[in-house]
Amino acid sequence: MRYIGTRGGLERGYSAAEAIREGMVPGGGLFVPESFPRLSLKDIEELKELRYEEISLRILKKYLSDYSEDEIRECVEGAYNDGSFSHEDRTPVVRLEGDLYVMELWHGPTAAFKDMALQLMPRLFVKAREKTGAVEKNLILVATSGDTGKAALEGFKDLSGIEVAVFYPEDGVSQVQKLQMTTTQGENLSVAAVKGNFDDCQGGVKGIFSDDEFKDSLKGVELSSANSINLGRLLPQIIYYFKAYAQLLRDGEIELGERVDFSVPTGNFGNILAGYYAMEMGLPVGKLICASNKNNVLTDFFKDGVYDRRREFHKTMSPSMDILVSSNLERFLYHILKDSERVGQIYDRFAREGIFSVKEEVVERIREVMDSGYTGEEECLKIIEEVKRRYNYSIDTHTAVAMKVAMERRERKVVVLSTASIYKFPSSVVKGLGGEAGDEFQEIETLRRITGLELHRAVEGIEKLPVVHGECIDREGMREYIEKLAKK
Ligand SMILES: N[C@@H](CCOP(=O)(O)O)C(=O)O
Repeated sequence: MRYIGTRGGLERGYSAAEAIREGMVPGGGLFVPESFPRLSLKDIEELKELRYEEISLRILKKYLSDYSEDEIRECVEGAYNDGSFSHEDRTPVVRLEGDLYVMELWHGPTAAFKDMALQLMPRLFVKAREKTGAVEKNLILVATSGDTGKAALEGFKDLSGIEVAVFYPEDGVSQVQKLQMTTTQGENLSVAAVKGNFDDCQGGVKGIFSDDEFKDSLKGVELSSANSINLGRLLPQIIYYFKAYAQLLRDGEIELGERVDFSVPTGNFGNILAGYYAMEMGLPVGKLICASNKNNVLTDFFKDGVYDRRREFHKTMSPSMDILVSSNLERFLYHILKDSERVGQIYDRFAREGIFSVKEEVVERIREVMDSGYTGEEECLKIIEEVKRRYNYSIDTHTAVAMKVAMERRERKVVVLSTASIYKFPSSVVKGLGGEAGDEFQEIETLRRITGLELHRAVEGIEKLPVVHGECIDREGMREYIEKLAKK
């Protein structure tokens, strides 16, 4: 399997290890597989008997053709079978009623779905360094709206030859998310708040990636990314779509070949794109439902084909989705258009004007695989209450966004992706459940009392940990910050 660029210019193709190590295509664009590997229905049926790690191996070996089977096995067993996931199914699917299911993706060490990729990707990255000839130091840049940051810190902690720098929006994450990051100890870890929003953090990182002069100045230090722009983040996320389907088969909830929808809380578009990859690989998916919060730039795009980021940026109670520049949409457009030149033109215009559009026929093609909708703030709270009242089940604010859209659009069996534990957003969830939103850390206790849900170990005692990363910088200060780390 070779990887090419969404904006062209990579005719020779890269191996998976090269693409994972680079993070982004040099010169601009994202790595995409040159074709999609396929699983037959018989292959899919076999998955129902397998452990998560074995399913991972079957999927990943189709993409990581430059990794041996033993290497992939070692990586997936280390990632998912070393005791850091608290559920034996890793990503269990729970039935709420009739056709409505939830896939819990937060049983990993940091209580968010990002663990599903970021427990594995660092292992793939270390092997990529070995395969491609390691430089003295790799500096992994991470822009986060709350979840990726902590998951990356945990995944890359103490790996030799690798340094991590996480940038989060100063006032754009929950208090728990912030403490999760700023209290993480590790010789190779740095975290800085940025005065701005997530798009400023991500824009800053992308700007640095496309600045060859700056990169050359970091002698002996090579930059990469742990965001979903990196292929190594995206591929592991395909696995849990197959796992969900396999579990539904195993539990007799569906017939082999029956189509299932997935409703995905969406920000940077990586999670739902992984679902699209699963679909292209032969997983019987009806529709992927792209659920946005009040920052509904994607929902608007799917309606009329105009992507316009020149709008107010809202801070919401689902902060991980507070994003107006959804990076992985570029990959999706590439797969739909099959035209790297056109993708290049689209993103040139987007960089200049903050807007682009596609023709109605393209929107129609997109609608064949994707549905969309958004959930406002009040509705988000109402859904948290409704789901608790009707099913005695507690969901966080991001899951609530996808739940509401799924309930509205239900056509067939639908699996809502639950991307974070309620304990990451205690005040908002307590508010949804009818309480007074107060001090975030007191609300953790309230939440435990009213939901009866075991406290996630990721947040246990977090308020007592010392803050070890207190720096706050301007977006313009990101380069200087990176230069200092490169010299460390
Ligand atoms: N929602 C993310 C934002 C970054 O997305 P990623 O999937 O590209 O890492 C977060 O919580 O940080």
